[in-house]
Amino acid sequence: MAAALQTLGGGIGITLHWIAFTPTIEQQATEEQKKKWLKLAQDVAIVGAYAQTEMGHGTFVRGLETTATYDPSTQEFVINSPTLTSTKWWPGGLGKTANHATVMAQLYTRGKCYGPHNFMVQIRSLENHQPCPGVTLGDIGPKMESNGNDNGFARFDHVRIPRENMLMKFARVEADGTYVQPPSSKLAYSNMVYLRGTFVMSAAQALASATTIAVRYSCVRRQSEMKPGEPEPQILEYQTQQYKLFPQLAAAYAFWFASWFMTQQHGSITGSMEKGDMSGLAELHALSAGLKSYTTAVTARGIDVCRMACGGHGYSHASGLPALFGGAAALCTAEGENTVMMLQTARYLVKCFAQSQAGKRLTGTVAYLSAVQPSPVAGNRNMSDLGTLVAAFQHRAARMVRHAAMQMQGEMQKGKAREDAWNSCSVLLIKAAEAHVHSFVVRNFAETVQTVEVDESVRAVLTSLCQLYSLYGITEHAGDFLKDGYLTGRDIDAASSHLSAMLARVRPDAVALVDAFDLHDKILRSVLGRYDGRVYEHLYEWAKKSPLNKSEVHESYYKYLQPFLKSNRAKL
Ligand SMILES: CCCCCCCC/C=C\CCCCCCCCCCC/C=C/C(=O)SCCNC(=O)CCNC(=O)[C@H](O)C(C)(C)COP(=O)(O)OP(=O)(O)OC[C@H]1O[C@@H](n2cnc3c(N)ncnc32)[C@H](O)[C@@H]1OP(=O)(O)O
Ligand SMILES: Cc1cc2nc3c(=O)[nH]c(=O)nc-3n(C[C@H](O)[C@H](O)[C@H](O)COP(=O)(O)OP(=O)(O)OC[C@H]3O[C@@H](n4cnc5c(N)ncnc54)[C@H](O)[C@@H]3O)c2cc1C
Repeated sequence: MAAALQTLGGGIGITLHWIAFTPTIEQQATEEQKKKWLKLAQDVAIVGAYAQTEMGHGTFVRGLETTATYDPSTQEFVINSPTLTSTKWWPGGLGKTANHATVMAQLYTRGKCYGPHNFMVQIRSLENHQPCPGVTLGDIGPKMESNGNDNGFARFDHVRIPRENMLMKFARVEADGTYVQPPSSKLAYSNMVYLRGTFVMSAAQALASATTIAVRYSCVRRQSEMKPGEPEPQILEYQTQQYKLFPQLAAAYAFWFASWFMTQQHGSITGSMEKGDMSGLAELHALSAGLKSYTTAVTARGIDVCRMACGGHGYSHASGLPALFGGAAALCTAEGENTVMMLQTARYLVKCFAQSQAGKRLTGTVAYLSAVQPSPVAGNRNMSDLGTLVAAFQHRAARMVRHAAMQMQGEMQKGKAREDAWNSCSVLLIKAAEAHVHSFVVRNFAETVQTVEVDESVRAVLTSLCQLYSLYGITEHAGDFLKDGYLTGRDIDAASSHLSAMLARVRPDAVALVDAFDLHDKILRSVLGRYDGRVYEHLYEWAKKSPLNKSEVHESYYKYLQPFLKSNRAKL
């Protein structure tokens, strides 16, 4: 039942129950509270939404306006939407599906505000699904995609909930209204860190889906003449088609491996945090924010490249690519808008750079910032060697982080306030953070292909894919590598020719590489990407089912076209 609900379209959305509401209980509720709500959520005996974003605030969580005011006389919190812009807006499932929500609200007790905290609020009756007293609910209307999901709105008119409905694993309010501080104020944000981490796998899966569709279709589709008089070739024989698709295919594998690292990091750092060691939280936040931003942005662009590579049929919903693009586009905004997330990573990098300047040896994903020499030693580099490629990406990132941080220091030395200096360098900061994440993805890809337990013939294919991904990144951002002479023009030319060689080397394995994602036709939902390759027959069957084909002459003819034609003919 739960799985069926999860896939149902038609105005109900239970995705957020699984990926946000239930994990929030797991991560933010006490053991007592888990006994009360977790099993109900896991068994879908209640359906929940994660209600944080408001009409007026999504990014700036500290600016949320919904209030939760503690009343010690009744030991209750009063949940209220004081303004129109405080209306909860966007949460998946909030409009028509959910009967509970974790509501992020500014906590007030004894007249003082302690910032955003999560509260469990029942929003609909379990008997007749009507909104609870004081709760106004609705759907926010059609969106770019995912219109099967009821992203909704909610308003609270002094709704009273028991004190025990504040999720109190980290912070809590005692019966007399005393607020007890959490080990870190950012622990209230921990479920966002978790969800951003899962977006890396969503991006990988979305790009894997799109490249599966486009590569398979590019083997079915024959078009034009490569040589006069010869049969029309598969469009995947064109180097330009390979240049469009294979870097996206390589990125899908790169992001899939990055999501493995993200999952492992999240588990290990949250494990330490359970024992009171918060030292890894900053790195986890920076990594999840940067990877989410980078992988979803590359994925959205990559899906559109795949769509265009399929010509007209790519633009049809029969291909499945417009829906994938719409979903991936959502990932760029949801769970932390990409620019804002990349700026969070930049904030961490600037901090680490300053520590490195002060002599601290950096560790983890920023260790390379300490190791990389500022003065490059140019020379004929072996541009097909993975170690050389990884070092190039790390040098580029270190140079850009140093440049952005020094620019900011320079602005402050001219007398600018830190915040103004930050804002006037934020484009440089974003580019530096992107370079940092890019270097992490390349290094992780290289380390994974060298260590993953596979047959040596498979390792050889994965190594070619990693070289292709890295060489594509260098040629696409050549200026960054040339800027301080770390790479020379000859190196970039060598990278380009190696890239062409990699396109040809990956071609024979392209179909096997997408089949390896093992995405069933039912998941792909694409006529172009069918496993059996019978595209044209099924495209025709798909079109015949279009609602417009229910009648031979559509009613619009009689309503509009016929009178219009008649009146035009009468004027002749
Ligand atoms: C095999 C299967 C195949 C499947 C095939 C198909 C594949 C799939 C196909 C398609 C995929 C797509 C499908 C469609 C999906 C559509 C989307 C569905 C899901 C949508 C779910 C979305 C949910 C949401 O959006 S929930 C709401 C999310 N909202 C946010 O994320 C808000 C973002 N804002 C913030 O997090 C914060 O406001 C902030 C971080 C921007 C600023 O916070 P602030 O307190 O102001 O902090 P700041 O002053 O900047 O920094 C202070 C210090 O705090 C540190 N810090 C900040 N945040 C954190 C944190 N989370 N953890 C730790 N530390 C943090 C910060 O670093 C500073 O530290 P410093 O030491 O002082 O520097
Ligand atoms: C499909 C979908 C599903 C969603 N599901 C949920 C859900 O289930 N629960 C939930 O609570 N929310 C949900 N959201 C809301 C989502 O979390 C927010 O839309 C997201 O956090 C972005 O916030 P915003 O809309 O306020 O954008 P804004 O922050 O207003 O972004 C507008 C522009 O302002 C820029 N900007 C903002 N702050 C800064 C800054 N400090 N520096 C530089 N630029 C800045 C941004 O980069 C962006 O270009 C969903 C959204 C979508 C699209």
